[in-house]
Amino acid sequence: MWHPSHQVGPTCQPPSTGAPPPPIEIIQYCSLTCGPEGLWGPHVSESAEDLHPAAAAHPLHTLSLVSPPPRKSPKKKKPTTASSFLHRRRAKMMLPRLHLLLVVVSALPLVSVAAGVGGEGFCSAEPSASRECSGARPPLYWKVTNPTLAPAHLQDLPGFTRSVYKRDHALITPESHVFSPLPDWVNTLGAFLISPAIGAHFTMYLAKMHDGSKSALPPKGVERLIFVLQGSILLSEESGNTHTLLVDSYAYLPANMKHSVISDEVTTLIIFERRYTTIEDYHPDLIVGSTDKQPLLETPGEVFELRKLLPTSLPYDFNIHIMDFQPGEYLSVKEVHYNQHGLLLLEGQGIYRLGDSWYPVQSGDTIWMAPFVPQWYAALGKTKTRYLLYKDVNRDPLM
Ligand SMILES: NC(=O)N[C@H](N)C(=O)O
Repeated sequence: MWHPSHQVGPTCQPPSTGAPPPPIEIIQYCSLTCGPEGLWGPHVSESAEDLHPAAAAHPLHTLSLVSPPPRKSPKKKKPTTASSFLHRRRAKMMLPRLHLLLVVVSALPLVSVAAGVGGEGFCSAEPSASRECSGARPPLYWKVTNPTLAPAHLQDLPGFTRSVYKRDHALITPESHVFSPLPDWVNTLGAFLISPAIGAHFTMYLAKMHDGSKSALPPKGVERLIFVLQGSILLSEESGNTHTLLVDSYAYLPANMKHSVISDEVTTLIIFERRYTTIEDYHPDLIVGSTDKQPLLETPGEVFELRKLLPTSLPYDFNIHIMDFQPGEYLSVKEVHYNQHGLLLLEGQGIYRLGDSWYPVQSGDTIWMAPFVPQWYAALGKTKTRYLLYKDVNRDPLM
């Protein structure tokens, strides 16, 4: 692949022509190194028809064709004829175009790498191979004028994270996850993404299980909801009843209900727990279900699709909403409410507004929203957004 570094460096020179060539010829020599056939022609080509078929098929590489052929012995000056005058004039007019082309080729090498245009044997090597061509490093400060902006690269930037922690909200992105053994669980690693330490009244954590992993019970008086993100689990009740839960299925365990979860494959769970707020005479039941079995609910004034994983009745003091947005859809209400949220983006990309901040978000991201934080979402990816949302419900805020 042609590389800007080809334009510099003393070793990017023709082996036998003696005097250093002008820059335009340096590119030609580099092209020679990169291409098996010396694709340039002996003259400037204005149309693809004049070119070697392989070059015509790869317009970027035809740029190397603009160089003149290797110099032979100095030519005698021919007397000016009408046609030679026109020819030279045409050549002069070409020069600015050549410069323009060179600027373009300087700006596009990485694009052409990404597009794979050089995949047929010439100029298709990685930049490291280009050193063979130039034997030189990129020009000093090259990164300043060619900064790395691709999101994939930003993740590798030392110290870079999209995670944010503020008084009334937090964005926790996957590169920030820290796993450690979950207390009393067997062979299970957990990453607490939200906990009372942040200001929430619930916990939200990832649990990674594998062959031989086993759960522990939550503290006394604490209810639990388990949602399977990857793999599968076997849930056993005290009575001996068992339930196999696959991806997209879930179980709600009322406080103090004895149970165990085991796994015999690589499994990731997202788990919500909170201290149950009792109301006299109401007792929640064990619930086992899957998202796709839950009916779509009315969302007056909104366009997103809504499912709820738990019954909306009084025994349940929280619910988990599954919200789907098609690309371009957004919340119509710029919400501010007393409820708190723990959100996991399951699919898609978009912009989440939290307070005065606007965050690009994508699947795998977790958001904590404190009560009353202004919140709004727009789905902007090419595919639908689905997120899972903890929301405390059915209790008077004075309780
Ligand atoms: N941020 C949200 O998506 N909020 C939900 N619409 C909700 O509070 O129900």
